[in-house]
Amino acid sequence: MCDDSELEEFSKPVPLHSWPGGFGRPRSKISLAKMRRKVDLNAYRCSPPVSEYAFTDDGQSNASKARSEAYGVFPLASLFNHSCAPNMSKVLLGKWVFLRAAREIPPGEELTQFYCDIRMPVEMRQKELSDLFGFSCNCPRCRFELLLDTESEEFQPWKRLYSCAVPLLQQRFSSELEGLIADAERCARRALAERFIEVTETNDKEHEEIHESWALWPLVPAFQQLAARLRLDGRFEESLALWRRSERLVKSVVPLSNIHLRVHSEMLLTSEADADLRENLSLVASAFGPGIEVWQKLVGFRMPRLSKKVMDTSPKPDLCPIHYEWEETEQNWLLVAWSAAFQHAQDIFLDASADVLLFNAPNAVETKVSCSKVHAASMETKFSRRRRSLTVRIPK
Ligand SMILES: C[S@@+](CC[C@H](N)C(=O)[O-])C[C@H]1O[C@@H](n2cnc3c(N)ncnc32)[C@H](O)[C@@H]1O
Repeated sequence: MCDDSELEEFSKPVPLHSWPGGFGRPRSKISLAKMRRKVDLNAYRCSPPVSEYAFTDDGQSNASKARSEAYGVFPLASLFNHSCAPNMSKVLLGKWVFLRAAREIPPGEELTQFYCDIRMPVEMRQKELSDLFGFSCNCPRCRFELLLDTESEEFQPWKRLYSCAVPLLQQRFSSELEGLIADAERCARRALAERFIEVTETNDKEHEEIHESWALWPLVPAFQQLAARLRLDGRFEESLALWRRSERLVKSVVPLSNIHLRVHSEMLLTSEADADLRENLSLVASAFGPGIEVWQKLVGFRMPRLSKKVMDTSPKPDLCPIHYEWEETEQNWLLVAWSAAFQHAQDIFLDASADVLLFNAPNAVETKVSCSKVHAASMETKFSRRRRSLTVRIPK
């Protein structure tokens, strides 16, 4: 779409008329149809950040619903091609699209993002990419799934769950769901074993694991429904185990993504363990950059209690100031410091080093006072709870 010389210019948002190829420039008139096509091929769908993976009973993706919402054109980001197993994670927030490495990317490997819901079955992905973007996806994952021949009769139990076409799956008893999933898994494993060499083209262990994950990945929505069902039934450990399993599978396609975060959030809902919370936060930091705002926008709203906990770890905006003033007597310098945060003497932190006195307390703004008079050894302090003050006496 554009050459290297133009990249510099596109490191920040640009208006459409500055788009390469003269999009919208008065000099190079383009037809409405052509303009529409440019937007169709390059715009990002700004759908809600956490879209549910769901199919209607006729097996259609609900992506078309989201498509009607809003579009954004990001000239630099739109240079990246699509893969159904991309190596970049993507999130749209406000006016920004964040693309970050989703795993270790060796030099020379093409950077790829995803254009469609990569949780969809291969036929639906292929159709959507062809209809909307005019190409036939030939990524390793599509090649693998097409070779699996999922249209064949033996694949029906797998296919049924893959498309989530079983009506009201979530209202079934967990034992029934467990049976459906076991059947689906059995047939995927059988097909994989029979066609493994043919499908993988290689025989190494790493590919074997990736391909097993790809074969089972389509069952993730069913796993998740069962996990949710088990949680409702009070079978927390089994539910958590299933969330973990589905997380491993999700990772096999996009190691770090908002889909992955969603799975983590569900795990948190099930376990609510601090260790998981920390893991989740560090995951967010590596997926989307430091800070918790992205995570809160993506999933935090679903967990008021945990969101609050996360908020508690961020800097407090309303810290109390520490005030001070000097007084002089015949024999001493008196430094009186006071603050609403001075609740108990033992909570006040006072450090005298070189020519600085440093005050702090929980919920207080750390305050430094320059002072050339300090001899820590000869210093005395007196706390007044009534006045919330600490007086430091420094002999002259
Ligand atoms: C947003 S543009 C991507 C950048 C484009 N390749 C370029 O050089 O300007 C989308 C178009 O790139 C092409 N494309 C993207 N991913 C592709 C893929 N995996 N295989 C073939 N063509 C792809 C298709 O023509 C698609 O309509």
